[in-house]
Amino acid sequence: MSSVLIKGARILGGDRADVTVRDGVVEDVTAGGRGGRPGDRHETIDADGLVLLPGLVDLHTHLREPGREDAETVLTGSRAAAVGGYTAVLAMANTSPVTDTAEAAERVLDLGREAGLVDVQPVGAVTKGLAGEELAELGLMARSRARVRVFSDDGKCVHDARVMRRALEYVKAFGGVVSQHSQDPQLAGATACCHEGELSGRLGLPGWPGVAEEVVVARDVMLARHTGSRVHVAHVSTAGSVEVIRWAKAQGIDVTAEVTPHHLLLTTDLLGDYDPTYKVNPPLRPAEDVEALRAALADGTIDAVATDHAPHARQDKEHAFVDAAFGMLGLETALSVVCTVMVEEGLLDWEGVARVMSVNPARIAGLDGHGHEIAVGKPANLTLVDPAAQVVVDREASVSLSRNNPWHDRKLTGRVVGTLLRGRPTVLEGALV
Ligand SMILES: NC(=O)N[C@@H](CC(=O)O)C(=O)O
Ligand SMILES: [Zn+2]
Ligand SMILES: [Zn+2]
Repeated sequence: MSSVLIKGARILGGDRADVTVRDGVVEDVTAGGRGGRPGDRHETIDADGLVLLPGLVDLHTHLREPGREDAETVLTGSRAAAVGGYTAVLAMANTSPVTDTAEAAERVLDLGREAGLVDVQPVGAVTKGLAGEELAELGLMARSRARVRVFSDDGKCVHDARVMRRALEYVKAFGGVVSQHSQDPQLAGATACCHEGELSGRLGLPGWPGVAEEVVVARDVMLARHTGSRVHVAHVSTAGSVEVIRWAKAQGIDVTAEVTPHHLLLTTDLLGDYDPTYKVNPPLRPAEDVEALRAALADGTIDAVATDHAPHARQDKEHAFVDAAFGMLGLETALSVVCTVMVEEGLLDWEGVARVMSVNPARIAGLDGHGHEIAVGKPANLTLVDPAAQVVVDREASVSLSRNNPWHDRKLTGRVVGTLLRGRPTVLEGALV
Protein backbone atom coordinates (compact mmCIF):
# COMPACT_ATOMS: atom_id res chain seq x y z
CA MET A 1 0.00 0.00 0.00
CA SER A 2 1.16 3.54 -0.72
CA SER A 3 2.57 5.86 1.89
CA VAL A 4 2.09 9.55 2.47
CA LEU A 5 4.59 12.02 3.92
CA ILE A 6 3.08 15.08 5.58
CA LYS A 7 5.95 17.56 5.62
CA GLY A 8 6.50 20.25 8.18
CA ALA A 9 3.09 20.36 9.87
CA ARG A 10 2.69 21.83 13.33
CA ILE A 11 1.68 18.91 15.51
CA LEU A 12 0.10 19.31 18.92
CA GLY A 13 2.61 20.34 21.49
CA GLY A 14 3.80 23.07 19.16
CA ASP A 15 6.70 21.52 17.19
CA ARG A 16 6.93 21.13 13.46
CA ALA A 17 7.30 17.55 12.31
CA ASP A 18 7.25 15.22 9.36
CA VAL A 19 4.63 12.52 9.70
CA THR A 20 4.75 9.40 7.55
CA VAL A 21 1.71 7.19 7.24
CA ARG A 22 1.63 3.73 5.71
CA ASP A 23 -0.91 0.89 5.65
CA GLY A 24 -3.43 2.99 7.51
CA VAL A 25 -1.27 3.84 10.50
CA VAL A 26 1.24 6.47 11.54
CA GLU A 27 4.62 4.95 10.72
CA ASP A 28 6.94 7.73 11.79
CA VAL A 29 6.90 11.14 13.45
CA THR A 30 10.15 13.09 13.13
CA ALA A 31 10.50 16.51 14.69
CA GLY A 32 12.35 19.26 12.88
CA GLY A 33 11.55 18.26 9.32
CA ARG A 34 13.85 15.42 8.25
CA GLY A 35 11.33 12.60 8.17
CA GLY A 36 10.88 9.99 5.48
CA ARG A 37 13.52 7.34 4.91
CA PRO A 38 16.01 8.11 2.10
CA GLY A 39 15.03 6.37 -1.10
CA ASP A 40 11.42 5.83 -0.03
CA ARG A 41 8.78 6.99 -2.46
CA HIS A 42 5.99 8.90 -0.81
CA GLU A 43 3.13 10.98 -1.88
CA THR A 44 4.21 14.23 -0.21
CA ILE A 45 1.89 16.82 1.25
CA ASP A 46 3.57 20.16 1.88
CA ALA A 47 2.18 21.16 5.28
CA ASP A 48 4.25 24.26 5.89
CA GLY A 49 2.18 26.58 8.11
CA LEU A 50 -0.52 23.98 8.64
CA VAL A 51 -1.75 22.38 11.87
CA LEU A 52 -2.17 18.59 12.00
CA LEU A 53 -5.08 17.35 14.12
CA PRO A 54 -6.47 13.92 14.83
CA GLY A 55 -9.36 13.33 12.38
CA LEU A 56 -12.51 15.16 13.46
CA VAL A 57 -15.45 13.18 14.86
CA ASP A 58 -19.03 14.47 14.66
CA LEU A 59 -21.37 13.19 17.35
CA HIS A 60 -24.45 14.54 15.61
CA THR A 61 -25.05 14.33 11.85
CA HIS A 62 -28.31 13.90 9.93
CA LEU A 63 -27.69 12.01 6.68
CA ARG A 64 -31.36 11.56 5.54
CA GLU A 65 -30.84 8.15 3.96
CA PRO A 66 -33.03 6.13 3.92
CA GLY A 67 -36.10 8.20 3.14
CA ARG A 68 -35.06 11.68 2.08
CA GLU A 69 -32.32 11.10 -0.47
CA ASP A 70 -33.36 14.37 -2.12
CA ALA A 71 -31.97 16.27 0.91
CA GLU A 72 -28.82 14.21 1.57
CA THR A 73 -27.54 10.67 1.10
CA VAL A 74 -24.95 8.78 3.06
CA LEU A 75 -22.57 9.44 0.15
CA THR A 76 -23.19 13.19 -0.18
CA GLY A 77 -23.18 13.66 3.60
CA SER A 78 -19.90 11.70 3.75
CA ARG A 79 -18.44 14.06 1.14
CA ALA A 80 -19.50 17.08 3.21
CA ALA A 81 -17.99 15.45 6.30
CA ALA A 82 -14.64 14.76 4.60
CA VAL A 83 -14.46 18.32 3.25
CA GLY A 84 -15.12 19.50 6.81
CA GLY A 85 -12.15 17.49 8.10
CA TYR A 86 -14.17 14.65 9.60
CA THR A 87 -13.08 11.03 9.60
CA ALA A 88 -16.09 9.73 11.53
CA VAL A 89 -19.69 10.83 11.94
CA LEU A 90 -22.53 9.53 14.08
CA ALA A 91 -25.60 9.25 11.86
CA MET A 92 -28.78 10.19 13.69
CA ALA A 93 -31.69 7.77 13.75
CA ASN A 94 -34.52 10.06 12.56
CA THR A 95 -34.52 8.69 9.03
CA SER A 96 -37.46 7.06 7.30
CA PRO A 97 -37.69 4.28 8.30
CA VAL A 98 -36.16 5.08 11.68
CA THR A 99 -32.90 3.33 12.71
CA ASP A 100 -34.60 1.32 15.44
CA THR A 101 -33.54 -2.23 14.53
CA ALA A 102 -30.23 -4.07 14.11
CA GLU A 103 -30.91 -4.48 10.37
CA ALA A 104 -31.53 -0.77 9.89
CA ALA A 105 -28.32 0.09 11.77
CA GLU A 106 -26.29 -2.40 9.70
CA ARG A 107 -27.74 -0.94 6.51
CA VAL A 108 -26.50 2.57 7.45
CA LEU A 109 -23.11 1.12 8.39
CA ASP A 110 -22.86 -0.61 5.01
CA LEU A 111 -23.90 2.49 3.08
CA GLY A 112 -21.13 4.36 4.91
CA ARG A 113 -18.57 1.71 3.95
CA GLU A 114 -19.67 1.82 0.31
CA ALA A 115 -19.22 5.59 0.30
CA GLY A 116 -15.80 5.03 1.90
CA LEU A 117 -15.03 8.63 2.83
CA VAL A 118 -15.62 8.68 6.59
CA ASP A 119 -16.59 6.06 9.14
CA VAL A 120 -20.37 6.32 9.41
CA GLN A 121 -21.42 5.05 12.81
CA PRO A 122 -25.19 4.62 13.20
CA VAL A 123 -27.00 6.04 16.20
CA GLY A 124 -29.88 3.82 17.32
CA ALA A 125 -33.31 5.13 18.25
CA VAL A 126 -34.22 4.97 21.94
CA THR A 127 -37.88 4.18 21.21
CA LYS A 128 -39.61 2.39 18.35
CA GLY A 129 -40.38 4.83 15.56
CA LEU A 130 -39.20 7.69 17.82
CA ALA A 131 -42.69 7.52 19.32
CA GLY A 132 -41.43 7.88 22.88
CA GLU A 133 -43.30 4.86 24.20
CA GLU A 134 -41.74 1.43 23.65
CA LEU A 135 -37.98 0.91 23.84
CA ALA A 136 -36.39 0.03 20.48
CA GLU A 137 -34.18 -3.08 20.08
CA LEU A 138 -31.32 -1.50 22.02
CA GLY A 139 -29.55 -4.77 22.86
CA LEU A 140 -29.85 -6.20 19.35
CA MET A 141 -28.48 -2.98 17.87
CA ALA A 142 -25.59 -3.05 20.34
CA ARG A 143 -24.75 -6.66 19.47
CA SER A 144 -25.17 -6.18 15.71
CA ARG A 145 -22.30 -5.65 13.26
CA ALA A 146 -22.95 -1.94 13.70
CA ARG A 147 -22.00 -2.14 17.41
CA VAL A 148 -24.34 0.72 18.28
CA ARG A 149 -23.38 2.54 21.50
CA VAL A 150 -25.13 5.90 21.12
CA PHE A 151 -28.92 5.95 21.27
CA SER A 152 -31.08 8.98 20.55
CA ASP A 153 -34.60 9.94 19.53
CA ASP A 154 -33.11 13.23 18.30
CA GLY A 155 -35.65 15.45 16.61
CA LYS A 156 -37.87 14.34 19.47
CA CYS A 157 -37.27 14.40 23.21
CA VAL A 158 -37.56 11.20 25.26
CA HIS A 159 -40.01 13.10 27.43
CA ASP A 160 -41.46 10.25 29.51
CA ALA A 161 -39.23 10.00 32.59
CA ARG A 162 -40.02 6.32 33.02
CA VAL A 163 -38.98 5.50 29.46
CA MET A 164 -35.79 7.55 29.89
CA ARG A 165 -35.00 5.75 33.14
CA ARG A 166 -35.41 2.34 31.52
CA ALA A 167 -33.30 3.33 28.52
CA LEU A 168 -30.49 4.49 30.82
CA GLU A 169 -30.66 1.24 32.81
CA TYR A 170 -30.61 -0.81 29.61
CA VAL A 171 -27.63 0.84 27.87
CA LYS A 172 -25.54 0.70 31.04
CA ALA A 173 -25.09 -3.05 30.52
CA PHE A 174 -23.00 -2.53 27.38
CA GLY A 175 -21.44 0.86 28.09
CA GLY A 176 -23.92 2.73 25.92
CA VAL A 177 -25.11 6.29 26.26
CA VAL A 178 -28.41 8.07 25.66
CA SER A 179 -28.04 11.33 23.73
CA GLN A 180 -31.02 13.47 24.61
CA HIS A 181 -32.75 16.17 22.55
CA SER A 182 -33.84 18.19 25.59
CA GLN A 183 -37.18 19.83 24.86
CA ASP A 184 -40.10 19.58 27.23
CA PRO A 185 -43.05 19.19 24.83
CA GLN A 186 -45.47 20.99 27.14
CA LEU A 187 -43.21 24.02 27.60
CA ALA A 188 -42.08 24.07 23.95
CA GLY A 189 -44.42 22.25 21.58
CA ALA A 190 -43.91 21.29 17.96
CA THR A 191 -44.62 24.80 16.64
CA ALA A 192 -42.27 26.59 19.07
CA CYS A 193 -39.59 28.11 16.84
CA CYS A 194 -38.21 31.32 18.32
CA HIS A 195 -36.39 31.91 21.60
CA GLU A 196 -39.13 33.12 23.94
CA GLY A 197 -38.66 36.75 24.85
CA GLU A 198 -39.32 40.26 23.70
CA LEU A 199 -38.39 39.30 20.12
CA SER A 200 -40.76 36.32 19.79
CA GLY A 201 -43.56 38.61 20.99
CA ARG A 202 -42.67 41.33 18.51
CA LEU A 203 -42.29 38.88 15.59
CA GLY A 204 -45.42 36.99 16.57
CA LEU A 205 -43.58 33.64 16.54
CA PRO A 206 -44.38 30.81 18.99
CA GLY A 207 -41.88 31.01 21.86
CA TRP A 208 -39.38 28.28 22.80
CA PRO A 209 -38.20 29.23 26.30
CA GLY A 210 -34.78 28.17 27.58
CA VAL A 211 -36.42 26.54 30.57
CA ALA A 212 -38.02 23.91 28.28
CA GLU A 213 -34.48 22.63 27.70
CA GLU A 214 -33.20 23.18 31.23
CA VAL A 215 -35.90 21.15 33.03
CA VAL A 216 -35.14 18.11 30.86
CA VAL A 217 -31.38 18.45 31.37
CA ALA A 218 -31.96 18.70 35.14
CA ARG A 219 -34.25 15.68 35.18
CA ASP A 220 -31.90 13.60 33.06
CA VAL A 221 -28.80 14.22 35.16
CA MET A 222 -30.81 13.07 38.20
CA LEU A 223 -31.89 9.95 36.30
CA ALA A 224 -28.25 9.33 35.31
CA ARG A 225 -27.28 9.62 38.97
CA HIS A 226 -30.08 7.32 40.06
CA THR A 227 -29.30 4.64 37.47
CA GLY A 228 -25.51 5.03 37.57
CA SER A 229 -25.72 5.29 33.80
CA ARG A 230 -24.46 7.77 31.23
CA VAL A 231 -26.36 10.59 29.57
CA HIS A 232 -25.23 12.96 26.83
CA VAL A 233 -26.92 16.32 26.28
CA ALA A 234 -27.28 17.10 22.58
CA HIS A 235 -27.10 20.68 21.26
CA VAL A 236 -26.97 22.58 24.58
CA SER A 237 -28.26 26.09 23.92
CA THR A 238 -28.71 28.01 27.19
CA ALA A 239 -26.68 29.36 30.10
CA GLY A 240 -29.10 27.63 32.46
CA SER A 241 -28.37 24.20 30.95
CA VAL A 242 -24.65 24.93 31.33
CA GLU A 243 -25.17 25.65 35.04
CA VAL A 244 -27.01 22.35 35.54
CA ILE A 245 -24.31 20.38 33.68
CA ARG A 246 -21.55 22.10 35.65
CA TRP A 247 -23.31 21.19 38.91
CA ALA A 248 -23.90 17.58 37.78
CA LYS A 249 -20.26 17.07 36.80
CA ALA A 250 -19.15 18.42 40.18
CA GLN A 251 -21.34 15.75 41.81
CA GLY A 252 -19.59 13.06 39.76
CA ILE A 253 -22.65 12.35 37.62
CA ASP A 254 -21.77 10.70 34.30
CA VAL A 255 -22.94 13.43 31.94
CA THR A 256 -21.38 14.85 28.78
CA ALA A 257 -22.59 17.64 26.52
CA GLU A 258 -22.15 19.06 23.04
CA VAL A 259 -22.69 22.49 21.52
CA THR A 260 -23.24 23.25 17.84
CA PRO A 261 -21.20 25.76 15.81
CA HIS A 262 -24.35 27.81 15.19
CA HIS A 263 -25.15 28.16 18.89
CA LEU A 264 -21.55 29.38 19.38
CA LEU A 265 -21.89 32.26 16.93
CA LEU A 266 -25.41 33.01 15.67
CA THR A 267 -28.02 34.82 17.78
CA THR A 268 -31.73 35.60 17.79
CA ASP A 269 -30.89 38.91 16.06
CA LEU A 270 -30.88 37.05 12.73
CA LEU A 271 -34.59 36.27 12.91
CA GLY A 272 -35.83 39.80 12.14
CA ASP A 273 -36.30 39.02 8.44
CA TYR A 274 -38.13 35.73 9.06
CA ASP A 275 -35.51 33.90 6.99
CA PRO A 276 -36.20 30.17 7.54
CA THR A 277 -32.49 29.40 7.00
CA TYR A 278 -32.11 30.44 10.64
CA LYS A 279 -34.90 28.23 11.92
CA VAL A 280 -33.35 25.47 13.99
CA ASN A 281 -34.04 23.32 17.00
CA PRO A 282 -33.22 24.33 19.69
CA PRO A 283 -33.62 27.93 18.45
CA LEU A 284 -30.85 30.51 18.20
CA ARG A 285 -30.48 32.25 21.57
CA PRO A 286 -29.49 35.75 22.77
CA ALA A 287 -25.85 36.85 23.08
CA GLU A 288 -25.72 36.10 26.84
CA ASP A 289 -26.36 32.42 26.15
CA VAL A 290 -23.78 32.38 23.35
CA GLU A 291 -21.20 33.85 25.75
CA ALA A 292 -21.98 31.20 28.37
CA LEU A 293 -21.70 28.39 25.80
CA ARG A 294 -18.28 29.60 24.63
CA ALA A 295 -17.03 29.83 28.21
CA ALA A 296 -18.38 26.35 29.01
CA LEU A 297 -16.67 24.86 25.96
CA ALA A 298 -13.42 26.55 26.98
CA ASP A 299 -13.54 25.31 30.59
CA GLY A 300 -14.62 21.74 29.74
CA THR A 301 -18.18 21.90 31.09
CA ILE A 302 -19.23 21.28 27.50
CA ASP A 303 -17.16 18.38 26.16
CA ALA A 304 -17.62 18.58 22.42
CA VAL A 305 -18.62 20.53 19.35
CA ALA A 306 -21.16 18.59 17.26
CA THR A 307 -22.57 19.95 14.03
CA ASP A 308 -26.21 18.84 14.08
CA HIS A 309 -25.81 19.01 10.29
CA ALA A 310 -29.47 19.02 9.25
CA PRO A 311 -29.89 19.25 5.46
CA HIS A 312 -33.34 20.01 4.10
CA ALA A 313 -34.67 20.09 0.55
CA ARG A 314 -35.87 23.42 -0.81
CA GLN A 315 -39.54 22.45 -0.69
CA ASP A 316 -39.28 21.85 3.06
CA LYS A 317 -37.34 24.99 3.89
CA GLU A 318 -38.82 27.63 1.56
CA HIS A 319 -41.94 28.39 3.54
CA ALA A 320 -43.20 30.98 5.96
CA PHE A 321 -40.97 30.78 9.07
CA VAL A 322 -43.53 28.90 11.19
CA ASP A 323 -44.08 26.24 8.52
CA ALA A 324 -40.45 25.65 7.44
CA ALA A 325 -38.41 22.63 8.57
CA PHE A 326 -36.01 22.99 11.51
CA GLY A 327 -32.30 22.67 10.84
CA MET A 328 -29.17 24.01 9.11
CA LEU A 329 -26.02 22.68 7.43
CA GLY A 330 -22.86 22.39 9.49
CA LEU A 331 -20.31 19.78 8.45
CA GLU A 332 -18.25 21.77 5.96
CA THR A 333 -17.93 24.91 8.09
CA ALA A 334 -17.66 23.64 11.69
CA LEU A 335 -13.87 23.82 11.98
CA SER A 336 -13.80 27.35 10.54
CA VAL A 337 -16.48 28.51 12.98
CA VAL A 338 -14.65 26.99 15.95
CA CYS A 339 -11.39 28.56 14.80
CA THR A 340 -13.08 31.94 14.45
CA VAL A 341 -15.00 32.02 17.74
CA MET A 342 -12.71 29.96 19.98
CA VAL A 343 -9.11 30.03 18.67
CA GLU A 344 -9.06 33.59 17.33
CA GLU A 345 -10.69 34.81 20.55
CA GLY A 346 -8.06 33.05 22.68
CA LEU A 347 -10.57 30.70 24.31
CA LEU A 348 -9.05 27.46 22.96
CA ASP A 349 -5.66 26.52 21.54
CA TRP A 350 -5.31 23.83 18.85
CA GLU A 351 -4.88 21.16 21.50
CA GLY A 352 -8.26 22.29 22.82
CA VAL A 353 -9.78 22.09 19.34
CA ALA A 354 -8.48 18.51 19.01
CA ARG A 355 -10.05 17.73 22.38
CA VAL A 356 -13.54 19.08 21.62
CA MET A 357 -13.73 18.03 17.96
CA SER A 358 -11.96 14.66 18.00
CA VAL A 359 -10.72 13.17 21.29
CA ASN A 360 -13.83 13.77 23.42
CA PRO A 361 -16.40 12.92 20.72
CA ALA A 362 -14.59 9.63 19.96
CA ARG A 363 -14.51 8.76 23.67
CA ILE A 364 -18.19 9.67 24.22
CA ALA A 365 -19.23 7.54 21.24
CA GLY A 366 -16.91 4.67 22.16
CA LEU A 367 -15.31 4.81 18.70
CA ASP A 368 -12.07 2.87 18.42
CA GLY A 369 -9.60 4.12 15.87
CA HIS A 370 -10.53 7.79 16.18
CA GLY A 371 -9.53 10.60 18.50
CA HIS A 372 -6.02 9.27 19.12
CA GLU A 373 -2.88 11.27 19.67
CA ILE A 374 -0.72 11.45 16.54
CA ALA A 375 1.88 8.84 17.40
CA VAL A 376 3.62 5.86 15.81
CA GLY A 377 1.31 2.87 15.38
CA LYS A 378 -1.93 4.85 15.78
CA PRO A 379 -4.58 4.82 13.03
CA ALA A 380 -3.81 7.57 10.53
CA ASN A 381 -7.09 9.46 10.75
CA LEU A 382 -5.84 13.00 10.33
CA THR A 383 -6.98 16.53 9.51
CA LEU A 384 -4.81 19.34 8.15
CA VAL A 385 -5.88 22.88 8.92
CA ASP A 386 -4.68 26.23 7.63
CA PRO A 387 -5.20 28.38 10.72
CA ALA A 388 -4.62 31.67 8.90
CA ALA A 389 -6.86 31.13 5.86
CA GLN A 390 -9.62 33.69 5.37
CA VAL A 391 -12.72 32.15 3.88
CA VAL A 392 -15.99 33.57 2.64
CA VAL A 393 -18.58 30.81 2.70
CA ASP A 394 -20.42 30.20 -0.57
CA ARG A 395 -23.44 27.98 -0.26
CA GLU A 396 -23.24 27.03 -3.95
CA ALA A 397 -19.75 25.58 -3.40
CA SER A 398 -21.10 23.02 -0.94
CA VAL A 399 -20.89 19.30 -1.69
CA SER A 400 -24.01 18.71 0.39
CA LEU A 401 -27.21 18.14 -1.60
CA SER A 402 -28.98 20.87 0.38
CA ARG A 403 -28.56 24.62 0.47
CA ASN A 404 -29.93 25.60 3.92
CA ASN A 405 -26.59 27.12 4.83
CA PRO A 406 -26.66 29.80 7.54
CA TRP A 407 -23.00 30.65 6.93
CA HIS A 408 -23.44 31.85 3.34
CA ASP A 409 -21.42 35.04 2.67
CA ARG A 410 -19.87 34.99 6.14
CA LYS A 411 -16.15 35.65 6.61
CA LEU A 412 -14.43 33.02 8.76
CA THR A 413 -10.83 32.35 9.75
CA GLY A 414 -9.25 28.91 9.45
CA ARG A 415 -9.96 26.19 6.95
CA VAL A 416 -9.60 22.46 6.51
CA VAL A 417 -7.18 21.73 3.66
CA GLY A 418 -6.69 18.00 4.00
CA THR A 419 -8.31 14.90 5.46
CA LEU A 420 -6.87 11.39 5.65
CA LEU A 421 -8.97 8.34 6.45
CA ARG A 422 -6.70 5.51 7.61
CA GLY A 423 -3.81 7.01 5.69
CA ARG A 424 -5.72 7.61 2.47
CA PRO A 425 -6.27 11.24 1.50
CA THR A 426 -10.00 11.95 1.02
CA VAL A 427 -9.46 15.71 0.76
CA LEU A 428 -6.40 17.60 -0.50
CA GLU A 429 -6.04 21.36 -1.02
CA GLY A 430 -9.55 21.76 0.33
CA ALA A 431 -11.21 19.59 -2.32
CA LEU A 432 -12.35 15.97 -2.49
CA VAL A 433 -9.69 13.69 -3.94
N1 LIG B 1 -31.76 20.46 14.65
C1 LIG B 1 -32.81 20.61 13.88
O1 LIG B 1 -33.33 21.71 13.79
N2 LIG B 1 -33.30 19.60 13.14
C2 LIG B 1 -32.91 18.22 13.18
C3 LIG B 1 -33.46 17.50 14.36
C4 LIG B 1 -32.83 17.87 15.67
O2 LIG B 1 -31.59 17.88 15.80
O3 LIG B 1 -33.53 18.11 16.62
C5 LIG B 1 -33.35 17.55 11.89
O4 LIG B 1 -33.38 16.31 11.81
O5 LIG B 1 -33.64 18.26 10.93
ZN1 LIG C 1 -32.24 17.64 18.28
ZN1 LIG D 1 -30.14 16.73 15.39
